[in-house]
Amino acid sequence: MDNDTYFMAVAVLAAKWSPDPNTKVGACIVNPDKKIVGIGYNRMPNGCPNGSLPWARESEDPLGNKYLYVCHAELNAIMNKTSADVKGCTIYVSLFPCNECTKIIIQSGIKDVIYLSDKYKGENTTKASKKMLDLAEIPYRVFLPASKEIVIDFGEIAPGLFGNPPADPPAD
Ligand SMILES: O=c1[nH]c(=O)n([C@H]2C[C@H](O)[C@@H](COP(=O)(O)O)O2)cc1CO
Ligand SMILES: [Zn+2]
Repeated sequence: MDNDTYFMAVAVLAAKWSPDPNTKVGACIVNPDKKIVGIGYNRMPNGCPNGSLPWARESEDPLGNKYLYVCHAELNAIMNKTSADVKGCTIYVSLFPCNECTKIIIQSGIKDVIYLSDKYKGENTTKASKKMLDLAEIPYRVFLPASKEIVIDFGEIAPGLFGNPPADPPAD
């Protein structure tokens, strides 16, 4: 597996933990030594219990929309960093960063962005992101997977857990 596939797969796996019922986003920050220094996914702020804030996208209640509260995957990945800073790092994101995340990415010193989906490319938030990244000379490129899916096969590591006894060692 090549580096991009591995790190994007980590971002996509992180996204699976998101409680957002509509769009689950994951981010994985990698330093120049190819070590992961931050992972994040979109979720409500720490300390806000599940269910205490809304996941609605369009509510008549002005305080009833998730957008006021949700912490984006990129913000969480940067805040969760295990290194002193993320200068010179690459961020792998499952969705093109919004303008607010882009500001944080730029200010944090991240040097490039690799994304999977650009489903909001028509939105002004995404256009503003690209404008800022272009001005700041931070390259962004799409990750084109070699296959639609990769499989994590627990049974390959521990076949005995799934009713398949490990193969006999070869006879002498
Ligand atoms: O850069 C991003 N990072 C990120 O975590 N998100 C999150 C915020 C929301 O929880 C969700 C988008 O929700 P929706 O597709 O329903 O509008 O994705 C959204 C973006 C860009 O839109
Ligand atoms: Zn964002």
